[in-house]
Amino acid sequence: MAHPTADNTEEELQAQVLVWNHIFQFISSMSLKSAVELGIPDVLHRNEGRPISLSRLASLISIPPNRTDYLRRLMRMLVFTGCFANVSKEGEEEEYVLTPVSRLLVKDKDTGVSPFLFFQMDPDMQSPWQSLGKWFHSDEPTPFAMAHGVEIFEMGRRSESLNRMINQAMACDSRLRAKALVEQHRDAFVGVKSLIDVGGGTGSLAATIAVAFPSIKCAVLDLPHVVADVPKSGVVEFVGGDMFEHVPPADTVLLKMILHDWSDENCVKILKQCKKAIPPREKGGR
Ligand SMILES: C[S@@+](CC[C@H](N)C(=O)[O-])C[C@H]1O[C@@H](n2cnc3c(N)ncnc32)[C@H](O)[C@@H]1O
Repeated sequence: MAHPTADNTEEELQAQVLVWNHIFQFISSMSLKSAVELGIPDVLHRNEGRPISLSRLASLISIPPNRTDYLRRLMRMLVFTGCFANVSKEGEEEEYVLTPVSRLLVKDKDTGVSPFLFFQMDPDMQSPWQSLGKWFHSDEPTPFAMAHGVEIFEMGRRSESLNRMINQAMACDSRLRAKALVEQHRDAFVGVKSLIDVGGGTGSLAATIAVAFPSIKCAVLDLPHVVADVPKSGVVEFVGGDMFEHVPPADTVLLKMILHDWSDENCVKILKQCKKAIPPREKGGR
């Protein structure tokens, strides 16, 4: 057997570093989840941009003194990954401020994305990843179905808490994007008279469009259990139904974060229904 040369020993050591990076990547997302659970972005936000020292932070989030050093380690990890900034001078106690990343995780902000983080990090969402390898040899349609016995939207229908978690996660993602869409891409809506947001969840994207463009008649199609409890503001019409069976008529169909959930064959079926929803264009129309 050939002995490793100095060159390929170095290569193997570098490869081991990369393997470890892959193995421990979950620490980054789990640390972020812990920080949001502990309310760290909220506490820093309330200090209006002024830095907060480690010991003050520990007391504000009620961490006992014997855990303060672990909080320092958690924060060091999160500073390293860009979630917070340590603005202390060398040799002084750490002092933290928000960064653009953690600003998005302040809970009471309109554009906050913490519901999306809690949804993706929930054990029910994480467990399918544990069986990804086994799934390749199984007959199950998806790793989610393999882990839970049903697909995600059916599980949402059966579990009120999962349904709420999915809907809140989607709504917070849409709020942020909707704001950018109506502020920066107004031209996309020129000539639009009616719009149906297919799989539009609890309607935060459609509502933002309806408010920004009052002349557009906006509707949302989603599963009956999703639209059932949405408070009706009158700005958007909600239709409970199945996009594989029927999409209500509109001159514009919106599909945001829908097709990635389905196989190519199912995407073709959804798009067929969307096509049927759009009335034939008049001669000389757009
Ligand atoms: C990934 S979420 C996207 C939600 C929303 N479009 C957004 O971007 O925030 C997928 C949505 O499709 C809906 N959905 C799943 N199956 C559906 C079906 N057969 N008919 C209508 N909506 C469906 C889900 O309830 C969910 O609201």
